[in-house]
Amino acid sequence: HIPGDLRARQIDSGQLSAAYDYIVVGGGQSGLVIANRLSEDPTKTVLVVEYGYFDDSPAQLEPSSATQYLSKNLFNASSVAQPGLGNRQGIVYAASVVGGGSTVNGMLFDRGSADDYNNWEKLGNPGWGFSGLLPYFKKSATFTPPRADLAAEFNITWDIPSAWGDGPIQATFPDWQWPTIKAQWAAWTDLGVPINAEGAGGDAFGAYWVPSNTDQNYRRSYARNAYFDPAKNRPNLKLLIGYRVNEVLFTANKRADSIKIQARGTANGAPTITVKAAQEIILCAGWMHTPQILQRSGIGPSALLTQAGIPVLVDLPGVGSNLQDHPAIGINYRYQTDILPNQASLYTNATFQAWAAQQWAQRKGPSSMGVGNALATVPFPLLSPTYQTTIDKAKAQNAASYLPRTYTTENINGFIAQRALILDSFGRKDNGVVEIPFSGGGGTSLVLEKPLSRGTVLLNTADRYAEPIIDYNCNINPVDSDVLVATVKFARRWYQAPSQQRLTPVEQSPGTSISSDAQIASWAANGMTPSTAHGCGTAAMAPREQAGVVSANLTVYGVTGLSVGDISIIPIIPSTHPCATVYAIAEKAADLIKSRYDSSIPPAGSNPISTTTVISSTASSTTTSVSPTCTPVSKYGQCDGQNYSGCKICASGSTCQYSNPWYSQCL
Ligand SMILES: Cc1cc2nc3c(=O)[nH]c(=O)nc-3n(C[C@H](O)[C@H](O)[C@H](O)COP(=O)(O)OP(=O)(O)OC[C@H]3O[C@@H](n4cnc5c(N)ncnc54)[C@H](O)[C@@H]3O)c2cc1C
Repeated sequence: HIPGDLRARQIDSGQLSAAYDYIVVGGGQSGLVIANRLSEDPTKTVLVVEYGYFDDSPAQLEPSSATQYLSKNLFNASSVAQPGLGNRQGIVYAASVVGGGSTVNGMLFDRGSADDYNNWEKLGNPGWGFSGLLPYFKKSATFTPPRADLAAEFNITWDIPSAWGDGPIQATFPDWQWPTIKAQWAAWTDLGVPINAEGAGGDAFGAYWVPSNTDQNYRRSYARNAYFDPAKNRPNLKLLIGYRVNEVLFTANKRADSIKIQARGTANGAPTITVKAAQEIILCAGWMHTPQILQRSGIGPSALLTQAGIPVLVDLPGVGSNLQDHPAIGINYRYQTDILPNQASLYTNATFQAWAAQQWAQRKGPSSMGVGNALATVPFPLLSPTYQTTIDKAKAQNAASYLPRTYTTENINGFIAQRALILDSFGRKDNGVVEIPFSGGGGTSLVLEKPLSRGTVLLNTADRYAEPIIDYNCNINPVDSDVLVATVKFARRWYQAPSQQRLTPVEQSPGTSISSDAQIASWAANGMTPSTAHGCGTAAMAPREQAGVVSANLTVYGVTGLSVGDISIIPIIPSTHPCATVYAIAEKAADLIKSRYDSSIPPAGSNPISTTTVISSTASSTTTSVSPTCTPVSKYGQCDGQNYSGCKICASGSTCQYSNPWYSQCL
C-alpha cells in the first residue's frame, strides 16, 4: 500500500522531465538523504532513480526485521571462490529497495572511534576527520534516553552533548535487556577493557552501549521514513523506481551530461531512456554498483575497460579496487547455570513467552530488542601480548604480494599509505581491531575490524549488465589470520573471566580440541564469512596517485559534474557498523554539492522527456530512445515476476509493486 501523497511524488517513466538540476543515482540510504537536502531549495529539481521497489510491509519496521535480510530486498549475488576461506564462495549483501541498506539492516547504530575518521583525513582528505564529521553525525540523528529504571538497572549510559543532535534519524535503547549481560559487562573489567560511557562521541573503543535506530515505539527509523517521506510536499523532488541506471553519458569535454536508464527486468540491449542533469549527477548506488556504473561509463582501470570493449574516458585504477568489509566468525558457549529469563526462555518457557507477547502488545518488553545493544571493540594492545610482533610482521611485508593481481602501482601505493595509518591504529589504545558484540547469550561473533586484505568489484567483461565479479580476497594477508587467532584466545579468556564463572560457561565451538594457533587459524578459515554486510571502499576518497576515485569534495577525478555520495567513498573501513557513518557522509556530501552550485548554468526547468536531446554515449552503442519501450500495463495488471515477459512499465498513475517473486502488479 502506498499512500496517495507518496504516489504524487513517485513518477513513472512517462512523467519524466527531460532534465533535472540534480540526478541522484540510487534511492538507497545515502541517495535519499542527499535528495532530501538538495530539494530543500524549491527552485532546484531533483530526480532519484532507484532499481528497487518500496517495501511497504509493516514487518520491515519491527525490531524482528533486524535479522531477516529478505532476499526480495537484496541483490542476488555471491563472491568468487575465496582461496583464503578454503575456496568457499562468500555471501554478498547489497540492498535493492527504496531506502537501501537502511531498510533492511540490523539497526545497530554506532560510530567509529575518532582515530578511524582522523585516518581518513591523514590520508589526504581535509575536513573528513572526526571533528569535521561530528556536525554531520549530529545533523543526522536524535537520541532519546531509555526508561530510567532500565538504565539504572543495567547501567546503560550515554552522553548527549558530546555526540547527539536533532537530526531526522531516531535512536534509542529497547525496553529490555537480558539479565546475563551484567556478568558479561563485569567480565570486560576483569580483563582490563575500559568501559566508555558513550561510543558515538569518538570513544568507540573498549566496551560501550549502542542504541538502535528506532523511534520510541521501536519502529525502524531509516532513510525512507526520516528523509524521504517528510519531503512529500516538495514538487521539485521525484523518484523513479524499478529502473536501472546503465551509464552516465558525457559531453565532449568530459562533463557528466545525463544518465541512461532501463526498466528493471528488460533484456540487455532493450531500449533505454536518457535524462539530463543540469548541475550534477551523484552516484549513490552502493559499494557494489557505484563502481560498476563508473566502469560501464568508461571510468575505471583501463585494462578492465579495454577487455570489456568500453572506450576509456578516464583511466582510474581505483574504481572497484580497495574493497573492504568486516569478516567474522561465530564462537559459541553454553551457560550451564544460566540466569532466568534468558534468550532461550522466549522459545522454551510458555509463561515467559505469553508475558512477552502481552508486553509487546503494548510495545514493551523483550520483543523491542533487535540484534542487541552492547559492543566491545578491543584495542590490539589489550587483545594480545604479542601485538607488536604482528605489527612488525605487517610492516615487513611486501604489500603487493597479498593484493589482488589486478592492482596497479597506484593501488599498491594507496594501500601502503593506508597500511601505515592502520598499523599506527593497531598500536593505539583508543581504537579497536576487533568487535565482540554481546547481549547476554552464550554465542557471539568475532569481527575483524581492520583487515589488511583488500578485494575488488570488477565489471563482468562478458556481460557488463550482469552483477559484477566480487572478490573479497578475504583472509589472504596472514596478518588478518593472526589477529583473528589472537581474538579467539582473548574471547576464551573473556568467557572464563571470574565474573562469568557463576554462569558456568562451557565452550561449544570451536571446542577445546582446537587449541594451537594453527588449529584456530584453520578453523577460522573454514568457518568465517568474508562479509558482515559492511562492504565499502570501492570508489575511495584519496589522492588520485594513490588510486583515489573521488577528491575530498567527492567529485570524480578526470571529469566534471559527477560525484559519489555513498559508502563507496570510505577509504579505510572504520571499526563500526557503517549505517551512522553513511548518514554523516551523505549529509556532508549534500552540503558540498550545494556549495558548488553553478549559477551560470540555466535551471533545468520541466520540459517533458520528449524534448530530450540524446547525447551519444562514450561507453556503449546500444540504442537510445526517449519514448516508453512497450505498451504500458494498465492499473491492476501484472508488470513483473518470474517467467513474465510482458511490458514492465505501468500506465501513468500507477507503479509496479512487488507482491512475490512470481507476481508484481501495477497499483
Ligand atoms: C543486510 C544488511 C544488514 C546490515 N546491518 C547493519 C547494521 O546493523 N548496522 C549498520 O550500521 N549497518 C548495517 N548495514 C550496512 C548499512 O546499512 C549500509 O552500509 C548502508 O545502508 C549503505 O548505504 P549506501 O547508500 O551506500 O548504499 P545502499 O543503501 O545499498 O543504496 C544503494 C541503492 O542503489 C540502488 N542501485 C544499485 N544499482 C543501481 C542502478 N544501476 N540503478 C539504480 N539504482 C541502483 C540499490 O537498489 C540501492 O537501493 C547492513 C547492510 C545490510 C545490507
